Amino acid sequence: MDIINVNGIKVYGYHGALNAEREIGQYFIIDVSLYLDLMSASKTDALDETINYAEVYQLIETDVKNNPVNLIEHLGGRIIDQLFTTYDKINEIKLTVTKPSPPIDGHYDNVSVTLNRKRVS
Ligand SMILES: Nc1nc2c(c(=O)[nH]1)N=C([C@H](O)[C@@H](O)CO)CN2
Repeated sequence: MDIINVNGIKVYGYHGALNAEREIGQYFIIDVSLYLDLMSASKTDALDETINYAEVYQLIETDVKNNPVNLIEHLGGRIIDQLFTTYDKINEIKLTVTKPSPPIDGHYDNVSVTLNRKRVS
């Protein structure tokens, strides 16, 4: 199984369980790995034999910018559902949503959740 990775997608959004997060917003970072067969693309050099990662970036940026939710788990699940629906070639997805600076007191680098999903045929 081959992998397309798009790493470090940084988008300003308004997701969070606190009112302040909905009002002020913050940056979110998305890392996504798409598991699919890239044999044909590797042989044919044809863009339509793979998934255009520029389109993947745009789908994720648009989703994170809009329709705020409480949990980064829910945000990640919503993105995954869109990716599976949009691209039939994808067999599995690993996606991490990171909040670099959540409004939580303490000393830590960041918070994140990682979701691993297989296509349910
Ligand atoms: N597992 C999670 N825990 C928490 C989340 C979340 O999205 N997933 N979110 C929050 C708040 O929005 C936090 O960022 C600010 O208090 C708390 N815990």
